Order: sequence, then structure tokens, then C-alpha cells
Amino acid sequence: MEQGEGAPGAVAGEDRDGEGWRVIPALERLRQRAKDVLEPVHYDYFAGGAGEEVVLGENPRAYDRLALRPRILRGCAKRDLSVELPGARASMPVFISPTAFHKLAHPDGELATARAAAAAGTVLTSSMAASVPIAEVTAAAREVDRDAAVWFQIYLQNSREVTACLVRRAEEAGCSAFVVTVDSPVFARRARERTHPFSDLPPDIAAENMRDLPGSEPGALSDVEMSPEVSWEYVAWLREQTALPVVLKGVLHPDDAVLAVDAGVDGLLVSNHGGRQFDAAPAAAEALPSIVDAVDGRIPVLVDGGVRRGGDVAKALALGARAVGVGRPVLWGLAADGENGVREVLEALRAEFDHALTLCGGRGLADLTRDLVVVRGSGAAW
Ligand SMILES: Cc1cc2nc3c(=O)[nH]c(=O)nc-3n(C[C@H](O)[C@H](O)[C@H](O)COP(=O)(O)O)c2cc1C
Ligand SMILES: CCCCCCCCCCCCCCC(=O)C(=O)O
Repeated sequence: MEQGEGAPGAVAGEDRDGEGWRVIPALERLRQRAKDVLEPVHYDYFAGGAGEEVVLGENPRAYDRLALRPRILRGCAKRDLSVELPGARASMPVFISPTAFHKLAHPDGELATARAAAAAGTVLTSSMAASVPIAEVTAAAREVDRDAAVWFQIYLQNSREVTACLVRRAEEAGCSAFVVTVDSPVFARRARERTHPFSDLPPDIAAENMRDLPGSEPGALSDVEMSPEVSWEYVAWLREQTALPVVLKGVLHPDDAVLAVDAGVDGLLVSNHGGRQFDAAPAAAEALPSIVDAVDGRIPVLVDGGVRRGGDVAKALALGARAVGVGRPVLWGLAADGENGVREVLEALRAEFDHALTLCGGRGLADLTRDLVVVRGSGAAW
């Protein structure tokens, strides 16, 4: 089996995409299949990370450095995996984090992902840079389950008129929350762009939410901007633009978590963008506990980055996360087998998480508590 970024001793720059040895077999098979079918430039766009991909590897490794001390004899024959999230109730504590351009993975694009998420009873966060407009994404989800929840991810644009227009569109499409990504004041620098420079997107694929926005010609596409001008004042303004829950994505410092609560947001997503933005950032699992402590139960804390196994989900919840997001595994499932591939990823994670919960003696998510977590090699509690 291929060694890779999660493997001890993996060398940066070699086999960086082979997460294989540590992920559950179904996910690894789908990733291999995705690698076989995708154009190398598209595979590298999905798989890659910022800089020399240190954080990309650290995200999964941080989970490996933790262990769970199971509780015994707790009578856990009946278990409830469901969870309350901002604007949604999910059947399990695993949701889909926003990733751009699903049509690069499969011709059905976000329509397939939305159907799979709805069938699994969980949330799809549709990217502002999705290759299907948000109204079509929510409609696809609702065809499967009329109560399906879809969140809309947004980058705050320099023009507030443009941001406000995107907010209205997502509301009209029936999204139930906004995920505002705040970890990207600039575009990332990614090592794989040297080997596979980003060509233009194929002519039939575009960021469809960016059509017909204020200031552009009818039918024209606006750029997705990442702006260093964005500040807390903009978040406060956005808070006034919508009654829907707002989740801030990309929070890594506990002081920012406190500022976010003060700004009136409804949830935090602890994330380093899957290691794609800042290669000196901490692993998501390592940033999580201090943020959970700073928030002190006032709003739910979510986390994404490097979650590849049910045990990782259990560790994140034990550290205080309400739920975890997955990014790349969903893209591998989508590329490998469309809607069915995404379903397979979600159901594999559900089954593994349920198994881990049972082994921890848990009946529900609240039974995963921080006292279960120890640091491997030291035996010390977290
Ligand atoms: C190909 C790709 C595209 C992404 N696009 C977005 C995006 O449009 N907006 C966003 O907030 N995050 C984006 N992300 C980051 C994900 O939301 C998420 O934070 C990350 O993938 C989680 O890590 P994982 O892939 O290890 O699960 C993207 C990630 C990938 C891999
Ligand atoms: C070969 C793939 C082509 C990629 C084209 C990139 C165009 C960038 C403009 C949209 C940015 C979307 C941000 C997505 C994101 O957060 C991420 O990749 O990470």
C-alpha cells in the first residue's frame, strides 16, 4: 500500500497524496480510484496543500497522536448519533465541508454531493465557488429529503453589494446557515502548482454562483475575491444582513473565538482549510481544545481537517467539537463513483464512528468527554 502524508517518516514532496495506510479501506479505495480517473492537474488541485504541505500531513497525524481511554460496562447497546447543528439536525456528527468545483470530480458535480448528503441525513456546505448554482443544489437535496439542510459558504467580497446579493440568493434557495470563511486574506501558495500549474478551468465549468452579480455584465462571471481588507466590522455588518445562523470558518486562535462570540456568530468551524492556506498553522485537532475552552459552551464548535476515520471523529468530539467536517474524502468518493461514491464515504464514516462510540461505552455524543483523551506515548490526559 502506498505510503504518504500521514505515514511516519514520509518525506515532503514524495508520495504526498498517499494517505492510504491510515484511512479506512473504503476511503482509500475511492481515493486510489479518484487518482486513476482524474486529470493529474485536477487531482493535485484537490489533494494539495499550502507551502511544502507540512500542515496537510499534520492534520491527520495530530489525531494519531491521541488515544481514547474507553469506559466499560456502560450498557451501550442503543446509540443515538444525531446532533443539533446551526440551522440543521443531522443524523450523525459528520458533515460535508465546502469544496470548490465538484464538476472537476464528476459531471453531476454538487448535484450528486447534495443528493448523497441528503440521503445520509447530513449537511452539505455548498461552496461559493461551486460549479452548480446554489438554488439547483438545494433543489437536488430536497428531492431526496424535503427537510434536507444545505449551508452556503461565503468569502466576504470587497463589494458589500456583491456579498449582500450572494446572501439573498442563498436565502432564497432555502439554505439554513452561512459558513463565512475567514482564513483566506490572500490566495494560497501551493507547492503542487509548480508541477501542475492551474490551467484555466475547463470551458464548461465555472463558479456558477458568481454569475450576474452587481457590477458585472448580464451573464458574466465575477472573480471570487480573497481580501486582506476584511475585518470584524464586516462580520458585524454581515450579521445584520441575515437572520440565518452564521458560522465562522477558519478560526484557530482562542482570542478570535471570543471576539467571534462577541460579534454574535452562531458557531465556529476550527479549520486550517485542510492545510491549503498557511503552512505554519497548527493542526486542527491541536487548535481545537483551546477554542472549545474559550467559547465555554456559548456556541457550538465544529472542526475540519484530516478527519479520515471514525476514531478521528470520536477524538474530535471528545475534545469538545459538536461535529466534524470532511473535505477531500467526499471529492474522492465523487470522482470515483458520483453520488454513490459520496454515500459510501459518509456511510463508512458513520459505521466506523458508531463502532468507536460503542467501544468507548457511549450511548450518545455527550458520552465522549475530554477525560477519555490521552496523548500517545505519555499516557498523560489531554
Ligand atoms: C479542493 C478543495 C477546495 C476547497 N474549497 C473551499 C472553498 O471553496 N471554501 C472553503 O471555505 N473551504 C474550501 N476548502 C477547505 C475545506 O472546506 C476544508 O476546510 C478542508 O478540505 C478540510 O480538510 P480535509 O480535506 O482534510 O477534510 C477546500 C478544500 C479542498 C480540498
Ligand atoms: C485545476 C483547477 C483549477 C482551479 C482554478 C482556481 C480558480 C480559483 C478561483 C476560485 C477560488 C475558490 C477557492 C477554493 C478554495 O478555497 C480552495 O481551493 O481551497
